[in-house]
Amino acid sequence: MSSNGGTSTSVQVALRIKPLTQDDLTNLPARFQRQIISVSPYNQNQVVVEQEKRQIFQFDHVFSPETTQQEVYERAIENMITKFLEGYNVTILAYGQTSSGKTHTMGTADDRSIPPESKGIIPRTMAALFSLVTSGQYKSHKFSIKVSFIEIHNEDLIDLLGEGNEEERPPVMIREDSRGNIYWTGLQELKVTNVDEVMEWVGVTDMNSKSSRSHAIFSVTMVQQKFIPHNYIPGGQPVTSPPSSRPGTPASSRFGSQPSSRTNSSLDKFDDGEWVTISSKFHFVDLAGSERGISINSGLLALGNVISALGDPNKARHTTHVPYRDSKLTRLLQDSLGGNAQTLMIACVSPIEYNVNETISTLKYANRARNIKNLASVNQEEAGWNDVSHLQNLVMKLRSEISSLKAAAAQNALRSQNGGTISPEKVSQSPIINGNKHSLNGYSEKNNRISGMNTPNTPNNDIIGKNIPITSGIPGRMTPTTTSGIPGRNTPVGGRDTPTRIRPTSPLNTFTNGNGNMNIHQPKEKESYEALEEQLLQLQRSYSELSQKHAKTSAELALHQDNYDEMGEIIKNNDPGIKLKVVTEQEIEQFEKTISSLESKLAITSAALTHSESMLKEQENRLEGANSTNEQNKDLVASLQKYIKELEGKLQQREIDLRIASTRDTPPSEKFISETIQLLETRLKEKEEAYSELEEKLNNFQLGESSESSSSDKITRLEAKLEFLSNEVNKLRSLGIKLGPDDRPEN
Ligand SMILES: Nc1ncnc2c1ncn2[C@@H]1O[C@H](COP(=O)(O)OP(=O)(O)OP(=O)(O)O)[C@@H](O)[C@H]1O
Repeated sequence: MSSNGGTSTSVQVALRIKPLTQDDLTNLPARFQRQIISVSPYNQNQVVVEQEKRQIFQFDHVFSPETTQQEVYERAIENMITKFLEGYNVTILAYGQTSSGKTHTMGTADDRSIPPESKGIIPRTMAALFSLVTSGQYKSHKFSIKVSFIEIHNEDLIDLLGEGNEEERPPVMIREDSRGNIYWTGLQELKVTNVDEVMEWVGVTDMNSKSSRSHAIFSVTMVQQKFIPHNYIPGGQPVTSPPSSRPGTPASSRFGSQPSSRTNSSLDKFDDGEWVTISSKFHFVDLAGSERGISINSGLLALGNVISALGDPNKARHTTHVPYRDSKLTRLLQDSLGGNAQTLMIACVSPIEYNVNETISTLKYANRARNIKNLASVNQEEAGWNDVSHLQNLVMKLRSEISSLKAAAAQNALRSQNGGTISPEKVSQSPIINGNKHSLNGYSEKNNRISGMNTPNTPNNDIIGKNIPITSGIPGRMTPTTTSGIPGRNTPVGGRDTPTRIRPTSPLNTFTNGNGNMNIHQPKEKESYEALEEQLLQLQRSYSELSQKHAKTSAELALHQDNYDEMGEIIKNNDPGIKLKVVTEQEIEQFEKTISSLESKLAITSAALTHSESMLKEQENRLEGANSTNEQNKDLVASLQKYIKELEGKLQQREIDLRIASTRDTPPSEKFISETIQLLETRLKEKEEAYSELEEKLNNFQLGESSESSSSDKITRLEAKLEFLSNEVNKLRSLGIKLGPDDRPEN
C-alpha cells in the first residue's frame, strides 16, 4: 500500500447544540432551564457561554439548536465522503454527555421508523456513497463495500453483526500492520450493495438500547479498482476508457453495472494504462456519555489522555509516547487520531444551565482536539504486483510485442532491400522472420503452458483478502497453483523468468498508423525494441525473485504440514510412550482470550494510574493555590487588625473629646473625672508604646530599608500627636480637673 505523499490536516471539530427537548422541560426544575449557550452573533463558528463570566470558544463548525440533520450533513460530512472515495481513511466521532444528541446526530440507532428528515449521518452517508459509486462519474471503477459494527463495553469488544452464540465466536482482535495501519480480526464483515441493506443490519442490532456507558463503532471498508490511463492528467478527465477487466481476471460486478468497455484488442486494453487498487475505511464512532468517563469508562479516559498528549501544544512538544494502548477504543482509533485519517469530532452539548459543568468540560475537550494533526494519505497500490498470474500475463504480452516488433523490423529491412515493396513469400523466407516465427511458436507453447497452470483471480476477492484479514486465513495469500497436495499451499512456477514492477507502455500505439499498417522508422523502432527487451529482462528478474519467495514459503509450509501430519499420527495412534503437548487451535484461541483479557485489565489499570496521576497533580496545584491564598489572607488579617486598632484609637479619642465637652456646662463628678483620667492614661500609654516602638525601629533602621525622610516624617507625626495629647491634658487641668492625686490643676 503506497502512501501518496500525505497531507497534514488538523482534526476538524464541530459543535452541535441540542434543542431543549420535552424530556428536559418535564424533568428539570424551571430555574435550571435557562439557556446559557448560543452561537455568537458576530462569528458563526463561535459559541458564547453566558455564566458569571462570559466564555467564547471557536470551532470549525457550530450548529445551533435549530440546525437540521440535512444541514449538518451538507456542511460537515459531504466533503468527507469525497475524501473517502479518493482513498483517504475517514473517522467521525460523536462526543458529549449522556442525552446530548450523539446517537441522534450519528444515526447509530436509525431504523425504518425514523422519518427521512430525522435520519442521522450514517444513513445519509451510505445513501450518498451508493448513489455515487453507481453513478456515471465512477463508471470506470469497481467497488466492494463491507460493513462491520462493534460495541466496546468495559473493554470488551462485542461484534454486533456476529452470528451465533457470542461465546463461540472467535475473539475480536486488534492488530497493527507493518505500515502502522490498524485492523481487526475475528469480526463479521458484511458485503453490502445498497443503503437499505445497511440500515437493515443496523436496525437488527437494536442500538436504541445501547448503554450510554458503551462506545459503538460502525465501520465501512471500501476497496475500489480504478483504471488509470497512461495519458491521465491528475485532476483532469481520463483520456481513454479502461478495459473491461484486468487481463487474466474475470470482471467483477460493480453493483450490477459493468465498467464501459472499448472494442480494443486485448493487447490494447492491457497497454492503455494500469489498474490501481484503493482501499479506505470510514469509522462512525458514537462514544459513551462523557460525564461517566472519569469514574467508569477507561476508554474515554484513555481517549482524553491521547487527545491531551496530541492536542495540548505544551505536551505535544515534549511527548513522544501517545498512550494509544491504554484502551481498546484508543487502539482502534489509533490511525484516526494523529495518524492516517481525515477526522471530524462532533461535540454535542445541552443548551441549559442544568448541564453547564459538563457543557464547559465538553467545550474544552473538543477545543483541545482541534490541535491534533493527522497525516492523511491515499491508500493506493497498483493492481496485480503481488499476483503471479498477472505478472505471467504481463511477460506474455511483452514477449508478444517483441515478436511483433522483430517481425516488423524484418519486414522493414526487406522493404528497403527491395526498394520499398515486398512479397509475402519473401517475408516468410526471411531468416529473421523465421527466427521470429520460431520464437513466436516458442512463446505460444509457453503461453499455453502458463494459461493451463494459472487460476485466474477475482480481483475484488483477492484484494479484500489481502487488505482486511478477517478470520484465521493468512492475509495476503496468493491464489496458489496447487500441485503439492497440501491444501492452500502456494506453489511457485519454478524456474520461470521473472517480471518486475514497471508501468506497461503502449508500443503498438506508437507504431501503428490509423489503418493498422506498419509505418516504422528504424532508429525509433530499435530504441523501442531495446527498451522492451530491457523491460522484459527486469520483469524476468523480478519474477524469478517472486518464484524463489514462493518456493521458500512452500517449503516452509510443507515442513509445517509434515510436522502437523506427524503430530496427527501420534495423536491418532495415541502412543503412550510419547508425551507431547499438542497445542490445538482451541488452546491458542483460549490463550488469545486470556491475553486479551489481561491486556484489558492492564489497560484499565494503566488508564486509572494516568488518571490518578493527573488527579494528584491537580491536588498539588490546588494545595499550592490554597497556600498562596493563605498567605494573602494573613496579610489581610494583619492589615485588618491594624485598621481595628486605629478605629479603637479614634473611638477613644472621640470619647475623650465628648467627656471634655460635657464638663463645660456641669462640673464633672469624681467618678467621671477618674474614668477620663484612666482613658487618657491608656491613650498616653499606647502612644508612648508606639513611640518607643518607633524609636526602636529607628535605632535598628538599616540604610536602604526605608528612606530617611519617611522615618523622620513618622517621628514628626508622632511628636505632633504627643503634643496634641499634652495640650488635651493641659486643657483638662485648665478646667480645674485633677489628673492624679499629685496633680495640680491650673486654678
Ligand atoms: N438535534 C436534535 N434535535 C431533536 N432532538 C434531539 C436532537 N439531539 C438530541 N435529540 C433528542 O434528545 C434525546 C437524547 O439524544 P441521544 O439519544 O442522541 O443522546 P446521546 O448523547 O446519544 O445519549 P447517550 O450517551 O445515552 O447515548 C433523544 O430523544 C433525541 O432524539
